[in-house]
Amino acid sequence: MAEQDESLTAEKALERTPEDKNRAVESSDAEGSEHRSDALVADTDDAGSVPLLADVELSITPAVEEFMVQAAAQNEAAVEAVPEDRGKPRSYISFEHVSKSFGDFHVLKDVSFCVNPGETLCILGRSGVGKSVSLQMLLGFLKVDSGTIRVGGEDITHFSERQLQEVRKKVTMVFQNGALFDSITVGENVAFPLRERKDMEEDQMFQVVRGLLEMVGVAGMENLLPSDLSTGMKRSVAIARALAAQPEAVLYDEPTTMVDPMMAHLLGNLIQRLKQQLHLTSIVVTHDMRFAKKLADRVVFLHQGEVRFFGTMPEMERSDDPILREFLLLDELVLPA
Ligand SMILES: Nc1ncnc2c1ncn2[C@@H]1O[C@H](COP(=O)(O)OP(=O)(O)OP(=O)(O)O)[C@@H](O)[C@H]1O
Repeated sequence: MAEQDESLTAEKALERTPEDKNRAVESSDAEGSEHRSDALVADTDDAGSVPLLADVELSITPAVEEFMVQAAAQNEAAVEAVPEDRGKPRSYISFEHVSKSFGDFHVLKDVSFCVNPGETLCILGRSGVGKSVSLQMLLGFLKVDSGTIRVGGEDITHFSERQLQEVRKKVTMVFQNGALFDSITVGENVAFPLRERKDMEEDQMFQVVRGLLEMVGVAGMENLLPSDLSTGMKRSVAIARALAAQPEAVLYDEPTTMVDPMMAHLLGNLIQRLKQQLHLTSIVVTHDMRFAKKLADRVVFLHQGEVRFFGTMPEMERSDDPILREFLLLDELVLPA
């Protein structure tokens, strides 16, 4: 893994410092179970290092910690299992010469990029360039016309629906609208992947659900229905549900759009914490350049169906490609610093 040397182990990352514990105690004394997520509104630069469990009530921390450490261990094992390619570790996800058309409209033309284990890739580009189509092909909801898509070293391009269902357990998507089940409570939505495992006691499941909701900043909402929540809260719950599935990779489709700036900031900080502390492999489709700068190890910029740029954000910012310069300039005009 590229970042392994400097990475914290999952256990270390999830550890609570004495200050965190005090804060949780003060918070729970003062506000009962509805403790405000001060960690999530921390200064942006520091937000990624605030321990993920800092907001989880002390009494349920062990259950959540055990669950997250188990998830991280499975993730590391899955990464180890990815076969090497000529002596080099293989990417966790790769698109190799992928093309896709709808009728005469060529959405993607010979597109190649990859995501290493534990890396966050941001897919950038103007509206309609095929960012969401790429995610849908990765999950097998759309078929490629030509080319190869690999997940965990396996060529999934021609997988059957049954095989794709297994891929979707490893790679989960956080949809813009959350894609929650409307008729069941928030808690049951998050419990859904836990029930499917069939190896958890009801009590343990309840604690993990509560802890995950506290972790993503929507504490105490387990008995509400999704329709009671704002768009941003639904997205937070969708992230909690994605984590409940103990995925190897998470795909985020426009996580900060259609929410107010404060919620976008909270979601951004949360995703940054997951990236830095759990080292989940992630792909983030976004228009939000500040968000991409904060999160991306590498970016792929799509333009007129082709990969115009694939590299790090600083490399993109240094590029003298006029198309990239125009995109960056427009972003500065739309989003003044
Ligand atoms: N199932 C489909 N059938 C026909 N055309 C489709 C289908 N899905 C997507 N498209 C078209 O493919 C193009 C790329 O769509 P996509 O949703 O990937 O864009 P995007 O880059 O994610 O844009 P945005 O940022 O606006 O969401 C669009 O022109 C869209 O209309």
